[in-house]
Amino acid sequence: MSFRLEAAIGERGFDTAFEVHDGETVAVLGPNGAGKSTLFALAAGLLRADSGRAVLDGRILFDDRAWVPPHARGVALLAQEPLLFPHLNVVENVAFGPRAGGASRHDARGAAERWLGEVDALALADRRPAQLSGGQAQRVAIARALAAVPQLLLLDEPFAALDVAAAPALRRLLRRVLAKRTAVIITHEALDAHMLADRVVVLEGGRVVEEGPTAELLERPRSRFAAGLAGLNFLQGRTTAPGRLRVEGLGDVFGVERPEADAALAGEDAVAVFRPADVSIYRPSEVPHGSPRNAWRAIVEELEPRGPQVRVHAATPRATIVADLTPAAAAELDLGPGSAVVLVAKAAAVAVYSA
Ligand SMILES: Nc1ncnc2c1ncn2[C@@H]1O[C@H](COP(=O)(O)OP(=O)(O)OP(=O)(O)O)[C@@H](O)[C@H]1O
Repeated sequence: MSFRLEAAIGERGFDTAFEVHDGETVAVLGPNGAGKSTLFALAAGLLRADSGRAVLDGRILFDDRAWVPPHARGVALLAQEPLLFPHLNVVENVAFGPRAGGASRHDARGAAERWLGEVDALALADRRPAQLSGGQAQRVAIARALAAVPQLLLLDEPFAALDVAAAPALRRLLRRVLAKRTAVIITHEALDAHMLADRVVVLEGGRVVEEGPTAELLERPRSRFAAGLAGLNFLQGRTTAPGRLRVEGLGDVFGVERPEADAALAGEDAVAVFRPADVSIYRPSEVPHGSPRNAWRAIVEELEPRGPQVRVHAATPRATIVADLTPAAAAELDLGPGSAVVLVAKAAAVAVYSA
């Protein structure tokens, strides 16, 4: 069931071409207002585009002449909140789709029980939605979406409304359920993308700014947003030589061409990407001799405890750079907001590639 959508909405600055291949799960990432919900609303038939078309499994869902209404699209949308019918019990909620599709009461109930079994929620069949935990309700909502046998499944941040304890079990369930299904998931978590998606599409300002296989994209992000999600530092500039990047406000940044065989040409837009653990912090008077090539003056903005590490956010003239230190090292440096420091990143730990 491949899905393809190209659509523009002037009022929202939305102008996007988007595709999901048969059996593939795509994660849609992007900052607030990027157009993620707009993409879903267009696919589900809750919103009309100014121009464009969408095709699911060879059927036109909309174009400049045709318009298939939401219930006839074969598209199921799972919202952040489970949105179950409060007056129906669990099995009736799940049977609703098959009933609406013309199944007999008996067959619809059978289908509902099968799908509830699929999401390990059969034991909840007789409960009302008000008697379910957040995680249980989301399981039931997934069963209800699947019971409608959608050709395309859209999941809008399915873990957003859950407490952290309930998310891992549901994530594993979705991993099983989404395998071989054509699906799109909106998420703000790198873990979701890694666990659930074959491919990632990054939206910003209503446009696709980056897309690619999940592991590759999160390891070598080309957008600030994807780098942030992957927990990596990210600088943009222009190459001046192989492995060297001129970054406004920071001067030349030295790194290693990645991949080695594909050196960015001089003058090309490129990015330098490095891990917070590969950034060291010094007092300005104590920068080691032998002049490290990447040494940037910065002012500490914030210290953030992260398990056994302290994450230091430090502002350079160009961008905030984050460094992970041990609490002992942070204390030894007497760091606090406003401290003047020098950040050092070894060239060998900085990946440079074309943007
Ligand atoms: N009902 C609406 N009417 C007009 N403009 C809207 C409406 N909803 C959203 N927009 C605009 O459309 C653009 C895309 O918003 P959208 O809600 O699709 O982003 P999003 O990526 O889903 O954001 P978030 O992560 O905050 O949910 C934004 O500029 C937003 O202000």
